Amino acid sequence: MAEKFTSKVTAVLVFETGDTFYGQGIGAQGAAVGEVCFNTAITGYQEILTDPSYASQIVCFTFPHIGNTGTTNEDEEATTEAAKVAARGAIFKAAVTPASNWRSEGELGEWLEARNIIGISGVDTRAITSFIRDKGMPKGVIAHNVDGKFDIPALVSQAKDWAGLVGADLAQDMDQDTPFDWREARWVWPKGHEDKEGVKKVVLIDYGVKRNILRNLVSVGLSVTVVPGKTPAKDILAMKPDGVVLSNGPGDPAATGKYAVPIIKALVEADMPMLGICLGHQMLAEALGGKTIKMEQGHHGANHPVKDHTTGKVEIVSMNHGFAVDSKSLPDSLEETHVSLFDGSNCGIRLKGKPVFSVQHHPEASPGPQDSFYLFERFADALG
Ligand SMILES: NC(=O)CC[C@H](N)C(=O)O
Repeated sequence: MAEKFTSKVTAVLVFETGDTFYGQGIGAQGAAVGEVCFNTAITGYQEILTDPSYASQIVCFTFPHIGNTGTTNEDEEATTEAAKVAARGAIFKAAVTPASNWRSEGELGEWLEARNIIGISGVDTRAITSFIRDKGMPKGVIAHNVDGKFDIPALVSQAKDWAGLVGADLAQDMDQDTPFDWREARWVWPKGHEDKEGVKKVVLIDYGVKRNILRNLVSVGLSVTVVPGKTPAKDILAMKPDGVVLSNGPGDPAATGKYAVPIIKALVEADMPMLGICLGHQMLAEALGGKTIKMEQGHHGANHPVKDHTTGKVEIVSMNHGFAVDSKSLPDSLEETHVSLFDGSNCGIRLKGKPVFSVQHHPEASPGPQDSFYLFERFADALG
């Protein structure tokens, strides 16, 4: 046990700029390269680290105490957002203390190790967050070695040489390879939707979907079939769905959009009602004539205020994105429905006169507040 609290250096975080942070390793050993971002959520570390949208990213938790309530396996399905592991690394301020919670079934360190995620603790996460705020999200390498020996110049080169997220189509590695049906609802049924039967049928195009999106769709009475990201539009239309959902996912929307946008365009032209979430939102915007841009700091957290212009209401939402739709690029056929009250960036669009809309944030939360659940209801209602 004493080993856990030793201050011996067993891990490093190295930025492409050469900035180096020494700390104590936790989880898997080895070295992983990725884009370093910060997340301000104070709970939900299992959901965050398994969110496929974090592929090729290293998550710095701004909340200082992470992992102290351990991990749950009993509801692994509920706390794991996808079958494939997403984040490459995790950065913590305080050392992860032994798990203490009545629901805990394991230590975070073991959980990280089982998923091949490298962790570091004992680093100044405020300094890392300030760095990202001032200079943008850097490419970095996180390395963990119990012998404590690191070749820093080699790690800096590894960070510099990595191509980065711009231009990266990561969705093709994170979607499921074959279609499947999803019938599981949320564990606690949302009010007014208790035990709804799946009457309307939707097809979800998978770019690395979070399971809680599927559960929420089922919870508003939809039966869901998930298809791989490259499924041709004619195959989707042949399934005769009542609507199509475009999932979240990792990487650059412009890169994945090369094959996804023509499919989305064909579905819009076929008058399919559509809901896009995060990467799905970004690519719907591209399909309808908008453009996406890389953000400096990105939005990653569970406390972001967003205004829905269609109702005038403000919702507190879960966010995880490093790219955004450029509101200036939106053609007249689109209405900007949602904006971030942090920086005014675009958070939602609607195709005028059609049941086709999307949001940048995460109405499924997981983790985060459930203010935006109404978007699933809005979509179900739009299907008639
Ligand atoms: N959560 C998501 O779908 C993220 C979308 C995209 N990869 C981004 O970072 O902006």
